[in-house]
Amino acid sequence: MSRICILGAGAWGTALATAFVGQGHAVRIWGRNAETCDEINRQHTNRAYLGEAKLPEDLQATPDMAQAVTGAEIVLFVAPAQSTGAVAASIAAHLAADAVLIACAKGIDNRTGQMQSEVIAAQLPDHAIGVLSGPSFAADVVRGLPTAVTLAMPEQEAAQSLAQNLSGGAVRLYASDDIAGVQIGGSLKNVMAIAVGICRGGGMGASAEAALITRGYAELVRLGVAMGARAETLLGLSGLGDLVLTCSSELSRNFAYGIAVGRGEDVSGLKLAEGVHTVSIANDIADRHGISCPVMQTAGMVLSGAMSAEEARIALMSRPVKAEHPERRE
Ligand SMILES: NC(=O)C1=CN([C@@H]2O[C@H](COP(=O)(O)OP(=O)(O)OC[C@H]3O[C@@H](n4cnc5c(N)ncnc54)[C@H](O)[C@@H]3O)[C@@H](O)[C@H]2O)C=CC1
Ligand SMILES: O=C(CO)COP(=O)(O)O
Repeated sequence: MSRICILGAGAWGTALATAFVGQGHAVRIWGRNAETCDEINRQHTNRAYLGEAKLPEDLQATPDMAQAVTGAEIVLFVAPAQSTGAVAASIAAHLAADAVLIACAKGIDNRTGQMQSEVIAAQLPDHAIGVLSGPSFAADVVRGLPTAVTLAMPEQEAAQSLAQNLSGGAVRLYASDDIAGVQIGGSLKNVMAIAVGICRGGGMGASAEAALITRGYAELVRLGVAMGARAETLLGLSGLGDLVLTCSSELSRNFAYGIAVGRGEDVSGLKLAEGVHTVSIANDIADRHGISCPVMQTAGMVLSGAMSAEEARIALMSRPVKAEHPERRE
């Protein structure tokens, strides 16, 4: 049994907390909204994020950061990716010296270009840091449906031991030592899901969606490897696995966001779609590495309003014809 603190009382933080309580861990959620914490404690629901799903009675939530973090052996960062740095800075005074920190948000810091583990390390440099990512809808996990994700730490043995500790019930963790690869896959697949959603919303057909997923995956691998990922990791749960999930289910907020854009609908009231906040920094990083990423670039232009979905379709279809795997011909 471990003492676990979850930072973020949204869909994913609450779902992970539910799974860990079910495994017998002592879990405390920190949420910035006192009313949400009160609802979790008294009504055992988090309706704004998880509808009527029933949460464990012994799951505790608090808006008091000191109370949530003090004494925790494992701390998971589950607020939106762009807020991870601020959350990390705010826990420093309360954190046990040997606490292990796990990044769970999927996104690249759009100010610095840092991955989530780097954002956390910049604020809390003396801690072991890992990453949890993979195909996992909060709505599935909170209902106890089978889910497999990847847990990466810089040392394989440490990853293995933590994956063992946090696996159980319907959640199965696979260990990896490719901390960069696991979070790059999780960040870039959100952008691809928006692109494929735009294609769905624009009524471009199932063949076009399959082509975009495949060519988007080729980009994800090209850029991911240039950024330090191992190609095999990108073929795993946190890469291809999560790409398949989020590019095919309307439960994905990124996919749903893309669909709305493709239909020309108002997106201002939609839920968190991390890809919207990662797309421009991901394109900047691709430019810096000299990596061609037409799907991601076109998605960025549609999201910024520089191009319509129809113009994006024409731009992608009129690119020069080329070898499918140019790197294999050399
Ligand atoms: N929902 C899901 O199925 C999954 C989500 N994730 C990732 O987990 C991260 C969080 O996602 P969700 O929990 O789904 O989002 P959400 O929108 O359901 O919840 C976000 C939570 O963070 C809080 N929050 C927002 N801004 C904040 C800030 N500046 N400081 C502190 N707290 C803040 C909100 O009040 C809310 O409680 C995202 O990066 C997402 O990609 C990963 C796997 C599955
Ligand atoms: O990352 C997720 C599933 O693995 C959740 O996807 P969305 O953020 O697009 O809802």
